Amino acid sequence: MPPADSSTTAATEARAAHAVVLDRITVRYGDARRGRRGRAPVTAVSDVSLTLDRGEFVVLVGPSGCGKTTLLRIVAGFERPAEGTATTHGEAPTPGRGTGVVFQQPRLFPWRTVGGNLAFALARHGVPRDARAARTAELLSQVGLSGMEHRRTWELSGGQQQRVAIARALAGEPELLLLDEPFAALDALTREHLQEEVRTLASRTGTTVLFVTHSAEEAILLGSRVLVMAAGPGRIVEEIAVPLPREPTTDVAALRGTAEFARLRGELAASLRNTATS
Ligand SMILES: Nc1ncnc2c1ncn2[C@@H]1O[C@H](COP(=O)(O)OP(=O)(O)OP(=O)(O)O)[C@@H](O)[C@H]1O
Repeated sequence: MPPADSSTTAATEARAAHAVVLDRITVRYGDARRGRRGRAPVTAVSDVSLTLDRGEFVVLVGPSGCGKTTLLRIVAGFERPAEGTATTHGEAPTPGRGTGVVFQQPRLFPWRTVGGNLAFALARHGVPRDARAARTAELLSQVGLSGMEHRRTWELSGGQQQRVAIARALAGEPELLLLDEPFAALDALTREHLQEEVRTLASRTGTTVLFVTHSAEEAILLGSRVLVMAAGPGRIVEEIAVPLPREPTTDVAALRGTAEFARLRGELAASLRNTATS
């Protein structure tokens, strides 16, 4: 076997040290030639590079169509880039392996109970049958739904259903959690509660999170770092560090009332306005 190229080895090791590395990613939808229906391909994102350290909570924010979901799908392994490379924990992203995903809609199986939905996910992750009930109870407790195993999913409120979807994403004990506008369809109060819970959960478990939203308020509350994207084609145009406290014991609700929070939210809102008009 030829000796490994030391520069390649160093690059591989550097990628493995990070939770996510996107290196000069370009994604196109549609045929590279003009399609049969005469439509030109769409360049959804162009030349995007992004690194997430382990345990970071990074938020992607930007106008509709700027490629937020596309980047998340690349990191999840649902999509392959036309150019550039993507790795999660040093490997090509593979759906399900070490990564949990939560979408805007909970997408639960309506014919299964809450516990049945979680047991199905646990089985998929290889958890033995006799360990599933205890693990289900643990997951439900993590998302504030203790004792709800036997409820039907359609008996739950939208917020409760989304909590089950989060519990399901945690079933495989993922090192990386990807959330695509998970609270967009919820009422304001439920949304605030879930924001606070997800933030606390992430700081308690040390899970790396990539979170997509349209909301400046949500981005600043949740992210340790916020990346602002622009469209045409999708790209990252600004990065805002959020130096707010992130201990598991932090009173997240109280953070919303601080001057520092208001300042950061104002800075991000201004950046989003500039992005929309540039
Ligand atoms: N399957 C697809 N086929 C063709 N074009 C697509 C496809 N998915 C996304 N696009 C296009 O790629 C671009 C980026 O879309 P994407 O959904 O990633 O944006 P987004 O920032 O998540 O938008 P939103 O905030 O509205 O959800 C858009 O121009 C969109 O129309």
